[in-house]
Parts: sequence; structure tokens; C-alpha cells
Amino acid sequence: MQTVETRHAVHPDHVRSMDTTALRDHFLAPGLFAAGEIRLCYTHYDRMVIGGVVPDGKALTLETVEETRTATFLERREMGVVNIGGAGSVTADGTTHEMKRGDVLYLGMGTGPVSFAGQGRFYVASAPAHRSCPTALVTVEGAREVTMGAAETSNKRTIRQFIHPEVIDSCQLTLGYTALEAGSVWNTIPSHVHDRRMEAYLYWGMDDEARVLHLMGEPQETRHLFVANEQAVISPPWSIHSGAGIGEYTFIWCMAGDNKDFTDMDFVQPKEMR
Ligand SMILES: O=C[C@H](O)[C@@H](O)CC(=O)C(=O)O
Ligand SMILES: [Zn+2]
Repeated sequence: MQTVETRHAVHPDHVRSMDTTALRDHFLAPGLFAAGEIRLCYTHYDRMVIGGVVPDGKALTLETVEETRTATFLERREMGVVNIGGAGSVTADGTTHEMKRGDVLYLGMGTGPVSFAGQGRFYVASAPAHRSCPTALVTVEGAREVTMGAAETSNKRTIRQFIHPEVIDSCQLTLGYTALEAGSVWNTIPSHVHDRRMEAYLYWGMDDEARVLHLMGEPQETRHLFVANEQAVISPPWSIHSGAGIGEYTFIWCMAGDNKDFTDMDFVQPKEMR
């Protein structure tokens, strides 16, 4: 079964008047992972599509979606696939890529139907592309590692970059994931915005009871979402995106927009936030 939900882009002035339910309806994607299903969320933020594919031992194929009106989903798109589950495989254009937990597959524009199999739980993130870059499997070991933060500020973390200019080529997509060190709870502090790029987060590796308090909104007009395991947050270009975990968590970040410069951020110091 395959379902696609559309999310429209929202003006920051509108967000000021939203209650919790409205905020969650617009910015949280809570139900992307279901056994035997492909569930996609087509956003109008840079036309980024995020989703979950859970083959549950059988095979699931992502071929077309009505929303793109293209012959195949990736005819004019690129896509990153992250396996957040057990061992699985992804087959595209006659090649099968075995993926263990944490591995990332990049599929370039023009790739045909994409089949998912095994015990994997696959998070997908796709953006429009203008040229075909080579398909590439980047294993956990092959990622670029950056450490940030400090124990004193409760934000010591390792950022693993997979779809990143210094690792593999892509059109506009960048993707990786960030894990907190034991005792550290805060991600992406100091907060930042990058109006040139939208971003989406998928929180994973969490206990069922754990929650992340995700901060969003304009830096002087912040809002929050309580987020559970395997739920995604859509972060508009004008919004901060930071969070603190009540329990262990990792999050996949992906971005699309005008540049692929991971370090291009407009920082907002804690004292400047409201
Ligand atoms: O623009 C970059 C993204 O917000 C995240 O990659 C930041 C992040 O993972 C972190 O600081 O912990
Ligand atoms: Zn960011």
C-alpha cells in the first residue's frame, strides 16, 4: 500500500496564531512508518518529499506518485534512503544494495522504480534535481564525522554526513544524522536559521516512552512540538530547529535549497531567543 499526503508551505505570520493541534498538523509527520506500506509526505517546501518504507519481509516498490505526474518518481528527482531498521536491501536499475542499520543510499535523477526488501525500515527524502548524479551507497563507516558541542552545555554530539559535497555528489539534497553523547540532550545549540534551505528532521533510535521537545518558529517567536520515535518534523526555511531529548535519540536531517553548504547557518544565541 502507498499513500501520499500533501503539506503546503505556511507563512510565519500564520504560525503565530496556531494552537498545538494546528502546529502538529502543519509541521509534524507522525505516521510515516507502517508495516507493509510506503507512506510519503509531499511538502511544498522546496518540493521535498519525506517518507517511510517498511517492507516487513516482503518487497515494496516505489514507482510513481500522482503528485509528480512523471513516468517514474525519480524521473526528475534525487533521493536519499536511510535504513533505520534491521538488515534490508534496495534495488534500483538492476542493482541490489544491501543496507545495514544506519547506511545511506543516494539515488540519482533518472533512476527507475525503487524496490525495498528485508527487515529494513527505510526513511526516504527526495528533492527535485536538474542532472543525474551517480547512485552511491555510503555505509556508516564511510560517512564524514564532525563532533560539536560540549558536555558543559549538554550538547556534545557527533554529526555524520552522508549526502554531503565532501562525500558524494548531489544536486540540492544534503543528508546525514546526528547522535547525542550520553548525558547530552540538546541538538543544534546554538540554534540557527538558513532561509536559503528548508530542512526536515526524523527523530529515531528512541524508546517508546521517550520524547524530544523540538523547538521551531522564528527565533524571537518560538513554538515547540513534543515528538516521539520515528516522527518527522518539517522545518520551514525561516524556522529554528533545535531540540532536547527526554531519553536517548538520534535524528536524520536533510536539506534542500539554494546551496549545499552545511556550515552556512545564521546562528541565534540562546540570549537572543524568545
Ligand atoms: O543545518 C544543519 C542542520 O540543522 C543539522 O545538521 C544540525 C545538527 O545536526 C546539529 O547541530 O546537531
Ligand atoms: Zn539547519
